[in-house]
Amino acid sequence: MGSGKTAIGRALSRRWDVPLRDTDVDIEEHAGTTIADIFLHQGEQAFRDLEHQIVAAALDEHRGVLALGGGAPLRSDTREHLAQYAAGGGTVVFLDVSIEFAAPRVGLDDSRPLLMGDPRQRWLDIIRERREVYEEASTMRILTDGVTPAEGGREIERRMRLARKSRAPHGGPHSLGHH
Ligand SMILES: Nc1ncnc2c1ncn2[C@@H]1O[C@H](COP(=O)(O)OP(=O)(O)OP(=O)(O)O)[C@@H](O)[C@H]1O
Ligand SMILES: O=C(O)C1=C[C@@H](O)[C@@H](O)[C@H](O)C1
Ligand SMILES: [Mg+2]
Repeated sequence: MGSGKTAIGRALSRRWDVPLRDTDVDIEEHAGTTIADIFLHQGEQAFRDLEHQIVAAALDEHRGVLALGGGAPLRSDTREHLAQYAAGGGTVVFLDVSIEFAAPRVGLDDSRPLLMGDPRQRWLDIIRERREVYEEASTMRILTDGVTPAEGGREIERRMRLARKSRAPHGGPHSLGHH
């Protein structure tokens, strides 16, 4: 939360001129209400079940940049789906951020259901619980502390080029040898 999924996703989709899809937005459109409202009236489990369906559809259909909700990789079937995508050459980015930078971005107010109570402590607990899952599910980690969304986007692109070069070091079909 506050790592810049939406902001960096937007920067990258502009840079590459491809569509951006955000599963949090898909969920709210599908449900016709806010995520906070779904948590409040139906509970987290109902939210996670809906999120799972929405994320699966987006991973199957979407061609472009996809921003996933922060809790999406908690589902093992979603992690398998991401692993298949990565095995096919897809890039899955873990946007990391420390509390000092995340706090002013998200405001740490009461509008985020999972941060209710003591937002700062909840944020720290959540990232501690999830760090391993995020690292496992991703093909690259980008620290966004002090980095603008445009810079974050450029860094992702640079790392994708490096990863491609190391997969096809002799000018194979995936190399960017024409640059
Ligand atoms: N790299 C950045 N530098 C400065 N501000 C940023 C950066 N990334 C995002 N922001 C700002 O912080 C806020 C939260 O960012 P964003 O919505 O991209 O986070 P998110 O990871 O999508 O969070 P969520 O879990 O709510 O979906 C926005 O107001 C955004 O403009
Ligand atoms: O980290 C989480 O579990 C969440 C992150 C947001 O993107 C939303 O999907 C929702 O607020 C839950
Ligand atoms: Mg977002």
